Amino acid sequence: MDYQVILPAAGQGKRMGAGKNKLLLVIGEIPVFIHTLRVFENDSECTGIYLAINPQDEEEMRVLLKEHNITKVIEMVPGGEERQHSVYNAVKAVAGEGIVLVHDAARPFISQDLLRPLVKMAEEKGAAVLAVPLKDTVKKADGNLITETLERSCLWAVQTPQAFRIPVLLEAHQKAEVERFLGTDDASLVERLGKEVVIVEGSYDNIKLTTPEDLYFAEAIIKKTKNQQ
Ligand SMILES: Nc1ccn([C@@H]2O[C@H](COP(=O)(O)OP(=O)(O)OP(=O)(O)O)[C@@H](O)[C@H]2O)c(=O)n1
Ligand SMILES: C[C@](O)(CO)[C@H](O)COP(=O)(O)O
Repeated sequence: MDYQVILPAAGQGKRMGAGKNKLLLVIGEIPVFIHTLRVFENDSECTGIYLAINPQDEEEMRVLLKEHNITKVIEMVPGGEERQHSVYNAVKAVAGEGIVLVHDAARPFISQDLLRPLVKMAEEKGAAVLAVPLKDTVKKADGNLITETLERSCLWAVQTPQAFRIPVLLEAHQKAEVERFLGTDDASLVERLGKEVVIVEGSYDNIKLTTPEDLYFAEAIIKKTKNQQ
């Protein structure tokens, strides 16, 4: 089943504290966003790529795309103040009625074997997300005073890609904009339409590079992958 992919790549990387877009950091001799793009470059079922970027990164990114032989046509759209705005700018550019994935460019270790079941589930159910069972106990707190411990068996750490029928994702973003709702993922916007969103089990390797510690894990994942080849 063919699909298109939106890659939000326009963040500031504040929590990484690298002083530059964390997606331009090099891990395993390759920039982070190139690792992510390669997965979709190499997937014959990926028929469209939309990259939401900071305009000031465009020139450097275009040079790196050429240097790393990313040959698929990539439509670059301007990012927005928040991740949701960047994704919305890209959703408005996506053509067609099929399936679109939204995947953080900051998650470079997505594997192709997870894309097939995700796209299939979205095709069947309308919306699907990758997620992994939580390993920590989660509690609510008022300041530093614990107010509630959540039942862990029904909690998931949701990842990306998140997969949707294109018209559903567009409607969800339009509604969120009108109502000035800001969510931390795209599935939450689709849930607000009253639509079902289904979980497909992801991978603990599918980490989002957010803080400096994640770079250690990234190097270990790259080393493990090389040892498996
Ligand atoms: N306005 C934004 C914010 C984030 N993103 C992208 O959304 C993904 C997930 O966001 P996150 O990991 O939070 O990245 P940053 O926003 O850059 O991180 P921070 O919050 O630490 O600044 C990243 O690929 C990031 O580039 C984006 O396209 N536009
Ligand atoms: C979309 C996401 O990756 C799902 O876990 C996450 O919500 C992004 O959060 P961020 O703070 O914008 O990185």
